[in-house]
Amino acid sequence: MSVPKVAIIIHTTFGTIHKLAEAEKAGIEKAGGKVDLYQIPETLPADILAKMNAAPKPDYPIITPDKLAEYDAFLLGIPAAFGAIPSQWKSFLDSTGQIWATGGLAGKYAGVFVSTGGQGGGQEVTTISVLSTLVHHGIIFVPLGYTHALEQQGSLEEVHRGSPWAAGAFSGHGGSRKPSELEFEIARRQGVGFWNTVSKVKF
Ligand SMILES: Cc1cc2nc3c(=O)[nH]c(=O)nc-3n(C[C@H](O)[C@H](O)[C@H](O)COP(=O)(O)O)c2cc1C
Repeated sequence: MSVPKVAIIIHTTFGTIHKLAEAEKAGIEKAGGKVDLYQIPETLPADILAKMNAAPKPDYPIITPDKLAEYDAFLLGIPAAFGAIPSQWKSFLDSTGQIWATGGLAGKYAGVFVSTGGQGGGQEVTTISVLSTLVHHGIIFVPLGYTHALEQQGSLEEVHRGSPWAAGAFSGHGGSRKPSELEFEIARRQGVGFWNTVSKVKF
């Protein structure tokens, strides 16, 4: 069996997706895997981010489209904006046109994890909104499904996110809410499941 090269790639403004990324990484490592962490370029100017009370950026290298070709599989961390992927993600994905033209990402694998301010904010729609890009590239979507975190996803003991589409968390207004332990556990389990899925593939 070949060992896949996996990257977690995120955008975060208030830190929620950063925290979930670390849980996804812990899950991959628990499953015996390895992963590199990246963030996409920010498109908002620093003064606007300051007015938004944005969190400091994670200490992750900034990924370039070329770098994607070095990996077999990706977990994409996406905070919702108006119920879909934010412009930073759209901008980065639109910058992959040249690699698309060579089929450079075709046959690779990707899963998604998401955050919204609150309930009804569009976590599934945000995930669905990135599928079009994956499909155009020929990237195979790996859902969280229900097999890795059924009990956690189905729990009605507390308000939480995480669906068969993607692990997720509520951030509250401006990142005022930290992901709950249940949401972290679902993200860790997604990391385990994602690794177990992609490590079966012969690359
Ligand atoms: C421009 C913009 C649009 C947003 N749209 C939504 C939305 O449609 N639904 C929602 O629940 N939250 C929305 N939010 C809140 C973000 O989804 C939330 O702050 C983000 O998921 C937190 O992730 P982060 O802490 O990693 O930045 C929006 C935030 C911004 C800045």
